[in-house]
Amino acid sequence: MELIIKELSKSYQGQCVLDSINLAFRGGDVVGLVGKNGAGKTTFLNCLIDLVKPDAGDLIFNGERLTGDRLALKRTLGVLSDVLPPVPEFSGFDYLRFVGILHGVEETTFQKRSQELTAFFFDDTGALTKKISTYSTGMIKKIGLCGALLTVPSILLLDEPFAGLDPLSVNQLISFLKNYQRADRLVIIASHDLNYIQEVATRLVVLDEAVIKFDGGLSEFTANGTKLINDALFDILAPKTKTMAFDWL
Ligand SMILES: Nc1ncnc2c1ncn2[C@@H]1O[C@H](COP(=O)(O)OP(=O)(O)OP(=O)(O)O)[C@@H](O)[C@H]1O
Repeated sequence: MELIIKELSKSYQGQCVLDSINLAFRGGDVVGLVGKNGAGKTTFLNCLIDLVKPDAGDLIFNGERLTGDRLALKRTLGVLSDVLPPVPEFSGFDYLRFVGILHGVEETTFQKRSQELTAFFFDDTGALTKKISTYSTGMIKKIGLCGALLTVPSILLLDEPFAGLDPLSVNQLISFLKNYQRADRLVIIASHDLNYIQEVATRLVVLDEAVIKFDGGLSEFTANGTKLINDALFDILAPKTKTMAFDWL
């Protein structure tokens, strides 16, 4: 499985967010997509899932340039995104059923996967009969994750999956993701939680000022573990030193 992004560009009202991005993803990659607030990570993921229309660029999926509705790619996707939150009027279980029907998941398979996923991610599966509008932030994230995973997607795109999860739930998710990696599956995780990214990612992509500042293996990024992942990122992003001159503090 191969997904190639060629010369992808996107601007909003004259502000260039993605400037001729070139990336080649392959099955087996677990990619940590990192960068400052506003760097363009969500925009990049939304271009892949066809929620944002790029100004230029091509997606090439398994050797074929994608045009039109891009169904060949969409059928392989599992997505966790704040832009596509689980439908609040549905109960958790009905939301999973909705995802299952959309993707044509057969009933026995649906029952098995939905029960096992929810038992894994939720402490109290009784919540699944309640409306998502009554869920906490972490519960919404968990039902979104269950929905993204229900189809066992070949391409799993997770936008800030760890944000809002308690530490125990993060551990569950990390162990799940470690087990999810396969030679025919691609996982892309946009996140600010570098320590969690370090536990699951095999490859790191740093997006900054509309371009890719780093694309390589995690061990290369941390100089074979001799650098802390945070320090390695600071080196690349070269943060400006800001003085704390608040005379009212
Ligand atoms: N619909 C939009 N209209 C105008 N500008 C937008 C829109 N969506 C995103 N932007 C701008 O594009 C830039 C990149 O936003 P994006 O959400 O992709 O960043 P991000 O890296 O995901 O940020 P964060 O880490 O804060 O989630 C920001 O400057 C943002 O204001």
